Amino acid sequence: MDAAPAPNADPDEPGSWRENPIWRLYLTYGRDSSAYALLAAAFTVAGRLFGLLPALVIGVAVDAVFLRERPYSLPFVPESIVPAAPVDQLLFSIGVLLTATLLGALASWVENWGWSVFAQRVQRDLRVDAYDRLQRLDLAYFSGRRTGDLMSVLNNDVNALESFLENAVSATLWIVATIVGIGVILVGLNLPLTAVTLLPVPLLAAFTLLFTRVIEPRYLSIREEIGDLNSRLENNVGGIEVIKTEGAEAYERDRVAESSTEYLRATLAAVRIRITYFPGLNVVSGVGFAITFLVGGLWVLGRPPFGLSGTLSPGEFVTFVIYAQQFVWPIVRLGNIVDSYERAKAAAGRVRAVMTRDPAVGDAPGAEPLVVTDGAVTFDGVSFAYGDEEVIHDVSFAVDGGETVGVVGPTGAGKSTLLKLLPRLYDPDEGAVRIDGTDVREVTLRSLRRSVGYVSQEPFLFFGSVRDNIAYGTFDASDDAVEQAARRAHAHEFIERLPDGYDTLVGERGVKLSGGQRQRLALARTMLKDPAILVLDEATSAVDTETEAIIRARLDAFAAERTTFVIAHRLSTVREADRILVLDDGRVVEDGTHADLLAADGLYADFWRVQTGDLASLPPAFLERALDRQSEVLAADGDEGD
Ligand SMILES: Nc1ncnc2c1ncn2[C@@H]1O[C@H](COP(=O)(O)OP(=O)(O)OP(=O)(O)O)[C@@H](O)[C@H]1O
Repeated sequence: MDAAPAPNADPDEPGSWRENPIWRLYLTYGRDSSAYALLAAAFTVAGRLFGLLPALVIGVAVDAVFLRERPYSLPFVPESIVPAAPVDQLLFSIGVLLTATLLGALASWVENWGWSVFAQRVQRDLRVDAYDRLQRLDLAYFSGRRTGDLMSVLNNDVNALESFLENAVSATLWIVATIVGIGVILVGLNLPLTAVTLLPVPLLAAFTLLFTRVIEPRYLSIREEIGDLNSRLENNVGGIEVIKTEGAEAYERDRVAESSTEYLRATLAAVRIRITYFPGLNVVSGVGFAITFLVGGLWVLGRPPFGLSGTLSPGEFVTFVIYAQQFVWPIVRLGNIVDSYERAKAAAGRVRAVMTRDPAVGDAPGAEPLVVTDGAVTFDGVSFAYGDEEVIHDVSFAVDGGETVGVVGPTGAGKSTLLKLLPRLYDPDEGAVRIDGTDVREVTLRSLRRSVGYVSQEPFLFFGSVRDNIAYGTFDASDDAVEQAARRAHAHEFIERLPDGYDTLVGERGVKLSGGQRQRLALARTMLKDPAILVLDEATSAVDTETEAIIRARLDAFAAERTTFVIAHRLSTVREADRILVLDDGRVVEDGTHADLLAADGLYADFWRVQTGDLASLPPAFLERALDRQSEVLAADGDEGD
């Protein structure tokens, strides 16, 4: 099936009914599956009409067969096929009843099948589209949210729509067919008594409206609590190692209990209202039924109340009583629909909130693919803040194509953040990042990210084979190319020793790899991609110095062919770089070769002393500043925690 159209393809005026998340759902995702819905709708109405037939047939049979008060006549049934003898008429009635039952069962099968297929298809399309939109949102969106909460939107909220999609339209049609069908028959039989039967309807409608108002916020908070609970569970399963090493089981049990209790509270608050509503409906409609029974009964006995006149036969009365009772069901079902509508609206609203969010980082209108000619990189007056916290302040530098640039500085100085601006993982708030003179915001994201390889310190491996992980992003790579990339990243050697070589499963539930092995796979992945510009963000920090030396030797050849940025804490990693940028507190404070920077005797030279063990000659101010910085980082970490 084709991908569903974008949900906000047509701009709607806010606040209109089209903005309602449930309508949007039908308009956007229902379209592709509308054939199933139409078929199901036709059979819903047909099934209901078959279901209404028995009460009418029984009423006619009472009057014509048993009391012999009226001729045997049924709508749409030609009189010529109705037998004359009472016993034959009884058998005929039974034949009609059985036929109606069989056809009703058949219609119900088609109805349920059609609605189920419709609901499942809409859910699938919505989930895929919601996921696709979610993955295109900017990183800032993800870092501000908990994974469990997002999973809850894609799973629980989408699933919560299932019963609504399966039942809502079908139940509405069922109600309309019941009310219209019964209404037409009853009005045909006796108009005043029909009015009596309909007396409680306005009251029920008002009651239902009140219910809607009260329950809506409750359902919304249930959905939020599920999100919270999921986040907690997901976080704990992910952090199980820390929970164990810290002996925090009891603490976590209490936190899970707390989230579960909040969920329980939110659910019970809604349950209290729901379980009051349904019996309330039954009472009102039960009283209505009793009034119909009283008025009709007196009428059959020849004493119609309220100045009513005319006759009401016992058969008509039987039909009335049966229908009056059946009238309760549409109203109860209406309550059910309203209830499930409110629940679905809360869920659809959360899904829609994700889907209508503007990705802060996206393609500019008319963006062209990036063509890297030289690989020159310029940062021009760049400032960037995470929220309100500016971490890069007015940074400018220019790097020639093919240069290898080391980026060093104390922890939290902004090294990673600075270079994440290059593949547009974030966009600067001020200034511009340019490749060969073109602002990276003016080219397509796809081409930019193909041209910039970014290897992070903690690479993520997907569940799959080693080969799949290396070829991730270069999905059409040949086995030879994968192996060659692995050799260049000094990964081939350890991959060969894995139980199934390149076919060994890694990632979640796969063979566990060490941090250094994971880093080498990530390097191989980027080498296979062969980007014009390379960013290595502490990419070899987890391997031992000996292995790093081997990787470096191979990397040097690779780096020589492209512009390369190497972020490193170990200064030996960047010592040979063409140039080294020293970052401190979001600013470039030194810039030069290793020899230049040692001669300048600034921050870099101090770092060098630390790493060569020459602590005695460190200026006392260095340690004081280092301590200050550490406490700032600790304070920032503390703010981020729960
Ligand atoms: N996703 C984020 N949201 C908010 N603040 C962040 C985020 N990532 C980093 N920061 C903050 O931005 C500042 C710079 O962080 P960054 O990771 O760029 O520094 P770094 O120099 O690469 O540090 P390290 O050497 O420890 O990796 C730090 O104060 C950090 O707390």
